[in-house]
Amino acid sequence: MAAALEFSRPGEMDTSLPFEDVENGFEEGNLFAPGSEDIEMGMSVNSKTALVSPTSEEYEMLLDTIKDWVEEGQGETIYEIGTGDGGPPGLKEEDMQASIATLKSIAETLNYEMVQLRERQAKEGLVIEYLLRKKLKLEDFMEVRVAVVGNVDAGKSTMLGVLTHGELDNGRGMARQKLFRHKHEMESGRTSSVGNDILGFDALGNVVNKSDHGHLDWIKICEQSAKVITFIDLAGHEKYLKTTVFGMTGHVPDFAMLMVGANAGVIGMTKEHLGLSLALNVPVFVVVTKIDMCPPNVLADTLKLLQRILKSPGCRKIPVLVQNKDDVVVTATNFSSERMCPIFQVSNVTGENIDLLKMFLNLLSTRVKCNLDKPAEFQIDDTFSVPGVGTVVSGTLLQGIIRLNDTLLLGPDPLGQFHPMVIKSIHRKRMPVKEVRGGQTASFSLKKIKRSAIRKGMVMVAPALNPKACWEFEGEILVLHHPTTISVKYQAMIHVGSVRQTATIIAMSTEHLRTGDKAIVRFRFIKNPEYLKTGMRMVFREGRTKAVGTLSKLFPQISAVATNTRQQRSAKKVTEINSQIRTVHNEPQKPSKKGRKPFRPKNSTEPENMDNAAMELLS
Ligand SMILES: Nc1nc2c(ncn2[C@@H]2O[C@H](COP(=O)(O)OP(=O)(O)OP(=O)(O)O)[C@@H](O)[C@H]2O)c(=O)[nH]1
Repeated sequence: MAAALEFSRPGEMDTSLPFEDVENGFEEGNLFAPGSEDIEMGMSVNSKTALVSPTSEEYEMLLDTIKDWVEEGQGETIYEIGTGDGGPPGLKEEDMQASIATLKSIAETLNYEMVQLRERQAKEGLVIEYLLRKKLKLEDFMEVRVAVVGNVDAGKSTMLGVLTHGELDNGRGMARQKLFRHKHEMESGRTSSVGNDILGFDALGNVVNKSDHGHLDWIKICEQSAKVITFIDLAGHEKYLKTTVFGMTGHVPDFAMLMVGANAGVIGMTKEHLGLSLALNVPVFVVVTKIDMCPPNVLADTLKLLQRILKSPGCRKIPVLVQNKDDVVVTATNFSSERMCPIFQVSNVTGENIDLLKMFLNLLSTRVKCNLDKPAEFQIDDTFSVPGVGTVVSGTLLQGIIRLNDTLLLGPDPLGQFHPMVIKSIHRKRMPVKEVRGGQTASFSLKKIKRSAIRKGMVMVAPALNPKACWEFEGEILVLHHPTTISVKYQAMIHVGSVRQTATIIAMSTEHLRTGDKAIVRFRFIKNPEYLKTGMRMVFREGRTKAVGTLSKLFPQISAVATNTRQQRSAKKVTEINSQIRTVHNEPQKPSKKGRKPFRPKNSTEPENMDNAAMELLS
């Protein structure tokens, strides 16, 4: 049985919580409206009676405004009828019917699907919220990425099996069997690889996944979907933390779903994963599983502890227990404010509250701005050798558009150079498409290049970006934990975007760093130069040592585009020689002399709250 404690109730939040600080603040009646659309002729699209009987000019204005909102929402928006300027919320029955008719007519004109989400009685009558979702072309769909984190046995793989295959679990691992990819996972029942699973929703919000003898046809799901949720299933065990961190940095998740077993509670890696999400600025929602087998007092304790951690000065979250469809609408539409943390209580065995979780997922929108007019920038997170096809790279398009036959620059290679590459085929979720837009994941098959020549962390970018690779960069970092002191020459693994490489500290703004210290640190990669951008969040870890931070300065190489085959041949030679040297001596590269000079910190731009949050949780 789901438990209810003294959590914030969505309906109470506008009075009892400090929402004025919250970005995109929760404000009843104005959930998605950008808010400055007052227009001439005395009519405002924010008026609660705007839809009752608009003139033809007003109708056109409304149509344009709603179209803009849908574009801003990357294909969908929520319209709340009965709130806005012009008095307390609520419309009389007659006005409500007239408004619904106007909205339906606008939706039909714009080819949107319109679904009622919730209805409530307000001071002056009814308030109804509708989801307006663009009907997309057959091969097109919105994409939201959700990283699934939590301690071992919290029920991550099981939950994904239940969500994507539509069949409940037996409590003994039946549902998760469908998801395991590697043999050793099947045997041990542990997830070690970063796995992807998809859940499709049609324009009306119905789940389209249909399991055929345990197999899901991804192409069919994508064809029938208006929105596809990609779950990035990350390992729960501490020994796979490297993979988990890579999943959180390299796969660009929009949200993190933190799974907690009701019986076991907040144990093991739970806090570590929560801290990681906070450090990387990924909004988190919590799913408490196994409520079917948990005594009510234990469940209550787990929820109490969760509430305490989430509300702590480190996290500064507003935990909200989601208990009905109204709660789902309010939490989903205000979630990207990043302060609200919805908590679901589910059972994968009885199916309790799974429908609420599905409804919530259907309402989530991507956080990645697509920046379609910027030059394309594609971050590679995996490579494959496909028989008959050749080398395939997969990853996320961070900005711009990539179309078939576009020429992009692939790199950096070990010499920091980028090589022209023509896009001959594009797949989204295994479906062949003609283009991919910013914010979407995709894979490309590449001609005449060996898989071994491509590393995770490489990029494919439009030539207009004039890409440069860096051996060295500066980061403003905070040490979350270190047993002793960190000094120059210290080495650890850097995770930034899909780059995962050991780097050496070659200079610091202070002599030594201990737990809790902040500093500007200059790093040098030991193996390859990388393509980086300032402002990226980074994680720096080695054993129990952890630091987080932001890239503040890059030291790019000068010439980056390979122009002739001789250069390419010499690049290969240098790599071979380097790798031989490393195999023999197994020694890290020495930092350059230039890099060892002490240097002064500049004005800090460290995002304090994120780091403090992570600090509290991880130290
Ligand atoms: N009774 C009950 N059992 C569940 C529920 N969810 C998961 N289980 C069981 O819990 C066990 C662990 O579930 P998994 O899905 O493997 O856990 P995990 O979090 O993916 O674990 P890792 O992959 O090792 O990180 C399995 O035996 C599941 O059948 C639930 O809601 N109720």
